[in-house]
Amino acid sequence: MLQSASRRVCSKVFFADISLRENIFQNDICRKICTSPCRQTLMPAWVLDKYGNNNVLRFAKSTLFPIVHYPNEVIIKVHASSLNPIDISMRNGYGAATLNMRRDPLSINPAGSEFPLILGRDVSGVIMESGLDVSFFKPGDKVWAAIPPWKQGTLGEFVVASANEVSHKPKGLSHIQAAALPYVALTAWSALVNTAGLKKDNCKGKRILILGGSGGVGTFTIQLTKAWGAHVTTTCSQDAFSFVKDLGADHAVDYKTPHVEQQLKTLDLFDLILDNVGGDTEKWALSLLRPWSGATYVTLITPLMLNMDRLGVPDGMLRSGVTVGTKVLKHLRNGVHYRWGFFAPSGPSLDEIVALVDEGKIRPVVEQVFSFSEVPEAFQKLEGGHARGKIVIDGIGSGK
Ligand SMILES: NC(=O)C1=CN([C@@H]2O[C@H](COP(=O)(O)OP(=O)(O)OC[C@H]3O[C@@H](n4cnc5c(N)ncnc54)[C@H](OP(=O)(O)O)[C@@H]3O)[C@@H](O)[C@H]2O)C=CC1
Repeated sequence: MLQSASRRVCSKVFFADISLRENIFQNDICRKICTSPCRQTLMPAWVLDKYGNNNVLRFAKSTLFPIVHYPNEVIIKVHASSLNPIDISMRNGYGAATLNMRRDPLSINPAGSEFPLILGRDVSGVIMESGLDVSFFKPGDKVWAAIPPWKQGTLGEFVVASANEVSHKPKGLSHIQAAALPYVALTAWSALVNTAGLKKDNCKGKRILILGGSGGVGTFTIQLTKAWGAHVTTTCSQDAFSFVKDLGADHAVDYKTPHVEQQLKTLDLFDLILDNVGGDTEKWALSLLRPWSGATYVTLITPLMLNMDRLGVPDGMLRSGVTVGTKVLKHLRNGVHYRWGFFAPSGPSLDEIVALVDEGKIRPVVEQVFSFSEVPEAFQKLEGGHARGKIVIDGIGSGK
């Protein structure tokens, strides 16, 4: 096994087998090698050494090159990445307890800390090296992926992913365009397909309400559900009406106007609601579902991670289980299904999304592109809210 046979301890960190490194060098374009005897390889990345506001983002010219620890992993050279609200939350310490529990011990430094931590979930790039069990990808393949938050992220020149998290990127998209999709697309896919049971064959004519249609998840969900033949209504600010309609929404309702619930009710009841907004929407939005017809409400705003951060993992899970269980039963009595939705990494789901992109049914929505040196400005922009699609980071590793 690669993981046990090829690892050796070198001063403070684990390094992959030197022979594997030689292979990596043969395939690599240009690597800087440090002068220490272990021939540690370095790469530029934006890292956190502690949690906090934007000031904790640090550009490090020389962070450790990621290592393939398992035979099913690949190293991707990152060409573009994009930001998601989870990057802001993680920068602030969200999920620290939970995510650290899931982190591979090999990726945590010997002091037992997750730092230096690299954020960024989306990647569009090129396979540079693959583990011994990987047959589907070879060096040079253009790929895209969303890396789960318990792994090191994509705001660095290279990232390691499991092969089953990766997919060949749509040929018609540039790296910048492709980086705008994986995390939001897989979140929507997981919520709609895995959680709500929606699919191409059962979606036609369904009435779907997307609460929060103008951001990353919303813009993807509008396009996916329209591609599958649904009738789509969304809530957003009035200045985003033409934007969401251009993506396919049949109706847009301004959530800032009074009596939003009444306005939505006049449009008829819904078969599925995806809640990207949270807050007090749950108090009124479930009454918009058609009862006793299998209608489902999926919310992406859940207290699971916050509970685990606050109460510890076992108690946080217990509290969350009780909360969701109580709500499921309460709403079932009214004839509707209530669910929590979560991002789930999946190369096979991305393959299905590639087909939709290739058919021209889904396009990435890029709001603004920042260079690699402007990552703090990109965080600031995302934190300012009012997203109209995605914020993409280009030129990763080039230092520009
Ligand atoms: N559970 C999970 O695993 C995941 C959860 N999420 C969560 O889903 C949410 C959406 O993510 P994402 O699309 O990437 O976020 P974005 O920041 O891209 O978009 C948020 C959008 O919501 C709009 N908005 C804000 N308030 C409201 C409101 N009350 N009603 C309708 N629209 C509103 C904003 O526009 P404006 O302010 O102009 O109205 C903005 O366009 C986030 O809270 C995120 O944390 C995302 C991914 C995974």
